[in-house]
Formats: sequence, C-alpha cells, structure tokens
Amino acid sequence: MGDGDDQQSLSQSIKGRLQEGVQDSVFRDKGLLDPDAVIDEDRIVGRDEQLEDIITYLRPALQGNRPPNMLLYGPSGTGKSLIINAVCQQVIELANSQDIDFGVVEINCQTLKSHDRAVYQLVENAAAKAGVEVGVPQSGVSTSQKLNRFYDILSEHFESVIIILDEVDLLVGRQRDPNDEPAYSKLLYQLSRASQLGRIDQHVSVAALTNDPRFMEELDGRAESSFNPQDVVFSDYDANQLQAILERRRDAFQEGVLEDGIIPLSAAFAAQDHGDARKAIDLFRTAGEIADRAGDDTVHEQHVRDAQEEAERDRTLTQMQGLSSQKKLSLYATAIVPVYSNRNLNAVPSTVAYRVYQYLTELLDTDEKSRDSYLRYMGEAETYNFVTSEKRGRGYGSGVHKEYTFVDDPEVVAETLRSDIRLEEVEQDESLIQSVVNAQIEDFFEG
Ligand SMILES: Nc1ncnc2c1ncn2[C@@H]1O[C@H](COP(=O)(O)OP(=O)(O)OP(=O)(O)O)[C@@H](O)[C@H]1O
Repeated sequence: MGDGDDQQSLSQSIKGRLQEGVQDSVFRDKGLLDPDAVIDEDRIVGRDEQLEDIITYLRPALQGNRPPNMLLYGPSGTGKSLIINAVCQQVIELANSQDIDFGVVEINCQTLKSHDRAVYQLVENAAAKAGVEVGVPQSGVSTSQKLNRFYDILSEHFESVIIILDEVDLLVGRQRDPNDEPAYSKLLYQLSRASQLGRIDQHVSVAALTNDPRFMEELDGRAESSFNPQDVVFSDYDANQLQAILERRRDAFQEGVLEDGIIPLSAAFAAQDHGDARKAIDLFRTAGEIADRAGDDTVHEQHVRDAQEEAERDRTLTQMQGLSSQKKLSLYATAIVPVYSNRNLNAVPSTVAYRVYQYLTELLDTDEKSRDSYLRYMGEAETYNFVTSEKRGRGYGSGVHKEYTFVDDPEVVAETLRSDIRLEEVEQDESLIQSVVNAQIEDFFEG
C-alpha cells in the first residue's frame, strides 16, 4: 500500500471511531439540553402570567410608543431569560414585518467587573446588532465617550430598543468605599435617563433581571425614580412543572432509551433545590452522559442519582476552591474526623478537630493558627452551608465546645479538599492520620 492508501485508511479508522461514539449515544439531539439552548415556544411550559405581562408591556414598541422599564425577579432557573427573550423574538419578527427597526441588546452582568466594561459590552452588542463597527476602543477613552457611541448607534439604527441586563445585581463594580454607588445603580440611571433627557429620540427601555427580591431597595434613590420599573415576578417551579419541562425535551434522547422513573426523579431532585429548571435539565443531560460513558443503551435511575452526586460535588468544589488554604485545612481536619473515626461519629467536637488541624499543620510544615481563628474559619464554613454547628456543655473538663455536622457527605468534602496540591501530600500518611484522629477522639471521650 502507498502512503496515500495509508492516509486514507487512517482517516477512515478515525472517522469510524468517532462515529462509533455518536451512533451508540443515548442522545438524539443533545443540544436541546444545552444550558443556553434557544428553544421553540412549544417547549415552554406554563409561565402564562409572566408571558401575558411582558407581552402587554412590550406591545407599545409596535405602536410607536415607549415600553415601560421592567424588573424581572425570581430565583435562578425560573425562566426569566427564557420568557423575556421569547417575547422579544416575537416582537422582532412582527416589527420586521411592519418595517419597524426594533433592537434587543442584551448583556449578562455576572462577569463584568465595572461600569466601564458593561458600557463597552453594550456598545459591542449594539454594533453587532446594527452591523456596524464598534467605533470606540475598549481602553484609552472615557466611559462617557463609550456611552455616547452606544447612544449614537441606537439613534442611527433603531426606532425602538430593549436593553436586557441579566443578573444586574452582580454588576457592583469597583467600590472603594461601601457607600459608593454600585455600578448597576449608575448604569440604570444613565440608561433610563437617556430618553427622558432627549439624549436619544428613540424609545429605549430597560429590562433588568435579578435573583434578588430586595434589588429595588438597594438602588440609589435617583436611579430608583428614573428606572421606575414594572415588576414581573417568577416563582419557583414545583416537581410537576419541572417534570412537564423535561417531558417537552424528551426528544433530546433516542426513542425508548429513558426508563420510566428518569424524568420524575430528575424533577424531584431539582425541586428539592428550590425548583430550578436549569438544574433539572442539567441532571437530565448528565444522567444521559453518564449512561453514554458507561456504554449503556438505556438511562436508568442510578444514572440520575450519580448525576445528582456529581452536581453536588461540583457545587462543593466550586465553593471550596474559593477558600484560603488555612480555611481549607480547617475544614479538611474537621471532615476527616467522622471519615476516619472508629466510632459512629456524626457530630465533630471542635476540640478534636482543632487538634487534628494542629497535627496537619505540623505535617505540612505550615502556619498554625489559633483555636479562635479555627472557630472563625468554621463559622465561615457554616455560612457557606458546608456544616451546621451546635454548642454543647460537657463533663470532660474544658466546658462548652462546638460540634460540627456536615451537610453533605464529609467523605466527599475531604476528597474534594484532598485534591488540593498540598493536601495530597498528606494522603500518603493516611493510616498515620487515621490513628492520630482516633487517638484524639479517644482522648476527648475517655479523657
Ligand atoms: N417554563 C419553562 N419551560 C421550559 N423551559 C424552561 C422554563 N423555565 C426555564 N426553562 C429552562 O431552564 C433553563 C433556565 O432558565 P432561564 O435561563 O430562563 O432562568 P433564569 O430565571 O433567567 O435564571 P438565572 O437567574 O440563573 O439567569 C433554560 O434552559 C430554560 O430554557
């Protein structure tokens, strides 16, 4: 065989292997379960009231009038983005048919670190929608120059515009002083004043999306009165609504691969966690991915349970990664007490955990913080809901102490923290650590 033939058989073989995975997948159209999937209206379940309200508020855009500003609030995953975008999409289509230039400019504020970045992002998005050059550099010009460019683009290319600010409460900006006005307050003020002040002749309205029910209370008075929104409230979904949402995406999977309990179980897990549709969809998708990884032809309940566990680990991991190394060590020392204990120990006495912590600092040759610092770190762990604590008086000599109980499995917590580079060194002495933990436990209870 010549080189050409070799090449051909290699690419055939790569193609074959790639297709193997595709053909064997339990999914038919996995994109339907993508967190950012744009779904058809017939897949939207319920939310009739919110749809009705938003339709009423946006109707003026088609009648030559300015729609009111809106504040959409409710917990995460309750359909705020979905519903506002679904209505805007229809407005765009109707506006096009009536030769009205209606534009939607949307930014997600979650990752925007400052007012200036938010304004720049608005310019970029408006320019993309209008099909023109951004026209201002990202740095080297003032925020008001960027804002002016934004207004110019809106004035030149649209008759009516909705600006959607997703997760608006996260746009706090660089506040040097806690009394400084947060960036969202400034931006809302500027955007809602732009039409009022005649800076742009076009109709501009703002729809702000937030999880924070007290958002308006925290808004600066001047921003509050010029923004002055119509509220649209999104409440949690219950398990039945979540089931219906998943049912309408059943065709993301091949026919016949979903066992009966999959949809109710995914919905039930997500309903426990305030009724977040994003979470239900994520579980549904992850269960399928786990089935694919295992090479199974059907998705069964254990796959959903494994998906739930994976989600829990991810959540814990993300939160824990943000902790300083001393806090990680304190939490790790506390978690390994029930994990290594020979007794059936659920609540961990702080005295035992602190001694284990001291031992670990020695082993790692790192700073040993005071007992008070340890208690403070654990107090923080409590606010993150990693542990709950109770005060106990006891007859073992040292008076009142605290006891910690882990909200999730302490083994998962310990495992998560162990993958931290330095704690991995500790793992090598596992049996030694186990005996130290048990010696401290015995000392505490027997001593
Ligand atoms: N009523 C519904 N019908 C069908 N799918 C829904 C419904 N509500 C939410 N979803 C789906 O759940 C996911 C999360 O919804 P969405 O992004 O709209 O939530 P959100 O309230 O904006 O959340 P966040 O505050 O976290 O941004 C999306 O994939 C969306 O398609």
